[in-house]
Amino acid sequence: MTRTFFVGGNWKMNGSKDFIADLSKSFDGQKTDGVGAPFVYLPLLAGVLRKDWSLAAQNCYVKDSGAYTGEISGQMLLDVGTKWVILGHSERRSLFHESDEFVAEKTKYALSKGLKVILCCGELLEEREAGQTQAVVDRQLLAVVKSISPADWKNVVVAYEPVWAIGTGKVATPEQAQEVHAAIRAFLAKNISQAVADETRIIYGGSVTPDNSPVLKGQPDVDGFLVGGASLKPSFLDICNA
Ligand SMILES: O=C[C@H](O)COP(=O)(O)O
Repeated sequence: MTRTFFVGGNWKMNGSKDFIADLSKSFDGQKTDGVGAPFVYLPLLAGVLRKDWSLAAQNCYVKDSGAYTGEISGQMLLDVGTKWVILGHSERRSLFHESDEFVAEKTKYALSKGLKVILCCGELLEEREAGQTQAVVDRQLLAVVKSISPADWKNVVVAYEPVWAIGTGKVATPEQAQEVHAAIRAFLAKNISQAVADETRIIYGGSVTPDNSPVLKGQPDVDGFLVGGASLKPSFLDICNA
């Protein structure tokens, strides 16, 4: 069983046309896996990035079209050349009150359209301190397990992102990341199948940098990274190539 290492960038609500022009020059000819950009820049990026780069959106709604003011459908993402969507990011869960069930509904919808999903999960600092890390992650994942079929998991990458490590500079230790990733894999084996557990990539997100990525990458259950702030810098390529 081989899991191909996966490195995605999540720009969050950052970027501009000038930024994209500069970045595309520094990334020219280089290979990364994917970039998660704001909706409005996806068509522009589709035009300037290497064709073997995957574009990701950072959210989508659960309908193809209709009276849903302000929403973007999975169908629209496909229409502008986007193959991936990040769902369940902690910022969506906390700032926009997305429930586990809504994230699961979005995941089911996106997969049904043919999008691949980076499914985020992770605990708050107080949940970790209360010894609830695994219970929280299991609860977030269980909603999705109930909503999609075992076969769907081949198009899902699980991103474990401890909320206390996101944008804080306080990266999880390799041991902390490995412990949760191994537990997520055991959860997938128990609740879906050993094959899904073996084949699903579980990537880590939270203050990943070129400096800390090599040691995190050395953990057996860390199959890649979802990179926020550091994906906005040319040195993102150092993480991709680590
Ligand atoms: O999706 C990415 C994560 O939220 C990590 O963000 P960060 O690398 O800025 O901590």
